[in-house]
Formats: sequence, structure tokens, C-alpha cells
Amino acid sequence: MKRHFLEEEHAIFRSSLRKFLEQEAAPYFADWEVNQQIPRSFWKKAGEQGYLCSWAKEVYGGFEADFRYSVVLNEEFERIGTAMVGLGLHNDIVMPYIDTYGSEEQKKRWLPKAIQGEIISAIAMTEPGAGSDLAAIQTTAKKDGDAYIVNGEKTFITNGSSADLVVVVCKTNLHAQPAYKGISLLVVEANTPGFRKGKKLKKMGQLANDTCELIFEDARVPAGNLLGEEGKGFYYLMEKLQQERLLVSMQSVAAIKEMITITSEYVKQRKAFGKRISEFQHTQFQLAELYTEWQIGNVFVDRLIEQHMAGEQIVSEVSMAKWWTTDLAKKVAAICMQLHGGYGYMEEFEIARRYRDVAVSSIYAGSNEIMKLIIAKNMGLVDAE
Ligand SMILES: Cc1cc2nc3c(=O)[nH]c(=O)nc-3n(C[C@H](O)[C@H](O)[C@H](O)COP(=O)(O)OP(=O)(O)OC[C@H]3O[C@@H](n4cnc5c(N)ncnc54)[C@H](O)[C@@H]3O)c2cc1C
Repeated sequence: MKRHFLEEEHAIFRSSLRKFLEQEAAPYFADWEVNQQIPRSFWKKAGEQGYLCSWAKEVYGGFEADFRYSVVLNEEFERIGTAMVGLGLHNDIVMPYIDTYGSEEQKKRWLPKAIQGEIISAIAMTEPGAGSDLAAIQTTAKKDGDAYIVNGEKTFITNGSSADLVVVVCKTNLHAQPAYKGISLLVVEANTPGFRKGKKLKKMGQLANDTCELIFEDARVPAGNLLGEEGKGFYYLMEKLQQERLLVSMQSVAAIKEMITITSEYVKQRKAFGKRISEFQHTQFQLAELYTEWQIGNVFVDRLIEQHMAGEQIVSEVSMAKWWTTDLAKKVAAICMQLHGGYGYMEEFEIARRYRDVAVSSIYAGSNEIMKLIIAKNMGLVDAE
């Protein structure tokens, strides 16, 4: 089905990006999984080619590329592997906070380096004791002269060990009622005294995506690193989560397509009982059903991309897309693995990695249960607190 919102220029961009990723990412991906990290040299190459924060204004070194370029970038990263989500997070989740809420001085300081791949960024919301319930975070930032003194611990932070810059969600007012009104966003740089990174966490999937704990012990962060206004952090997060959840939906749709493609190729080659696996009607019906569901998801997400680009508030709709596409990705992974038989369980076959990688998509970026709560709230089913 033709995707009408994408134009010739985006197709040209996709083809050169795909070539770049086939040369610079695909051959090294297995090593990155072993090292649990995408090397900085790759980030720099991506930066040189204009694949980092390409939406940024020219004055900072960007191309002022529209959101459709981000769509292409995230789909092509996903084609290589879900573990490349860290690049999408840097491009379309973390640095947009700096761009939207940062002062001119902050933008000049961080955006050019983020575009060149010299700065890798992360966002730290989750804590050992608070994930879904963001307002319950315990990390504090107390004003002390020209600095904030930050104390607390964050966990599961994507790009955590690579990060040079972390947007940290913290409480600047412990007495605020309701609690979320005391939340602020502080940019903490890697060399800040009192800030250290924990070991890379051992995950079941997305192995090349580096994930770690961050520890703040009387970390002294210059007051000038506050993003926007004190106490507005929760509102900023709510504004930006629409794009984050849309990205995860796009990534899931792209992963589903990949899994159907590799499985279709496999079943056409593998034989049992003197027939190709693809000749069994059961196989045909299963893949036909999944292909139909992929197309339904694709059309819905494309529609949301257009609405998002038009600046519409589609919080409920992106929540629907996020839970539905990530659940679908998990179902597709399970069926596609089954169609591979025992080989599907072997690491040499891509479906094994995809199966492990998509599992977390229903948990991060707001769990699917939280997505359904948002939808139910907007349907008027939940009493206002
Ligand atoms: C690989 C990976 C990468 C991540 N990257 C980042 C990152 O870069 N930055 C960051 O800040 N965080 C990151 N996270 C954290 C992620 O966003 C959280 O894990 C997620 O928000 C869920 O929080 P939790 O793990 O504390 O689960 P909990 O909040 O403890 O939830 C446990 C279960 O209870 C359910 N639940 C909770 N509340 C409700 C409710 N009200 N109604 C019904 N069910 C409910 C949840 O849906 C879930 O099923 C990452 C996580 C992973 C695994």
C-alpha cells in the first residue's frame, strides 16, 4: 500500500541510509551485541552523514529535516535490529527536550555536538522504586547557591553507560501538592562530580542497546543546567511522550514487517513431508493473517504520523497504537519462531534475536497497562483524582 505522506526525497534518503547501515552497522551488529554497546565510532559516522538530530535548525548544524526523515531513520534502524533504539532515543526523544525547553545558551552548547555524534544522550526517569508511577520518584535536586545538589538512583537507562549528557527527572520541591508539580528536568553531564554509572545491566534482549543504572551522590549540577522552569518537568514529559510512544509504534510495525519477511523466505525453502513448509495451508493462513494485521497497524500508525506532524493532540490514539502494535509484535515473533521450527530457537537465525528484542516493547515507554489506563481515562471511565 502506497504511503502517501512519504515523498521522492524521503525515498532517496532511505536508500542512501540503508546503504550506510548495510556497510557500517549490519556486519558489526553481532560484535556490538557481545560488547553490549554501539561504539562511539559508529555514532560519529552517523553524525558525519547527517543521521543524528537532522531536524535541528541549521544554525546548530542540523538540516531542519521534517519528521518524515525521523520516520525513515527509525524504520531503517529497526530493520538492522531493535537494539539500535538508542539512536532513535537520542535523535527523537532526548535532544528534542533540549531543543524545545532549553535556553539559547544550552542549545548552542549541546545541539551541535549531539548532531555530530560527539555527545550521546539519555533520559533518566525510572528508579528502582518508581517506573510507571513517575510522580513517586525519589531523586532530589536541592538548590545550593549556583548549583543543584542531586541525590538518588535511576535504573534501566538506555544509552546510560555511553551517555555524555542525561536529562534527569528529579524533585526540586518535595512538598508540592500534587507531587508531580515538584518535578523538574536537569541536564547532568557525565563529568559531574558525584555522578557515576553502574555496570551495564544484563538483559534478555536488545543486547547491543546499552542499559545501566545511574547514581547521584551529592552530584553538583550547575543551576544553569535546569531545562525550562522549575516544577514544570512533569508537563514537559507529558508533552513529549506522544512522540516517544509514536516512535515505539513505528519501530514495532517495522519489526513486524521484518519478521514476516524473514519467515516467508524461510518457509519457502524448508521442506517437511516432501513439501515446502509454505505449501501447508496452515502456514499460508498464519502468514496471511499476520500480514493483514501488519497492514492494519501500518495504516493506523501512518495516520498518526500525519496527525502528529500537523501538531494535533493524539494522546489516546498513540497509546492505542503503542499497546496494539507492541502486543502484535510479540504475537508475530512467537508465530514466526514456531514456523521456523527448532532453527527458530537457534541464535544463528534472526527470528531468535527478534523474539528476544520485541519482548520489552510492551513494557518500556509506558507499559501497555498504562496505555490502556490513559485510553480509559480519556473515555471518561476513570474517576478524576
Ligand atoms: C530495556 C529497557 C530500556 C529502558 N529505557 C529507559 C530509559 O531510557 N529511561 C527511563 O527512564 N526508563 C527506561 N526504562 C524503564 C521503563 O520505562 C520501565 O520499566 C517501565 O516504565 C515500567 O516501570 P517498572 O519497570 O518500574 O514497572 P512497574 O511500574 O513496577 O510495573 C510492574 C507491572 O505493573 C503494571 N502496573 C503498574 N501500574 C499499574 C496500574 N496503575 N494499573 C495496572 N497495571 C499497572 C505495569 O504495567 C507492569 O506490568 C527501560 C526499561 C527497559 C526494560
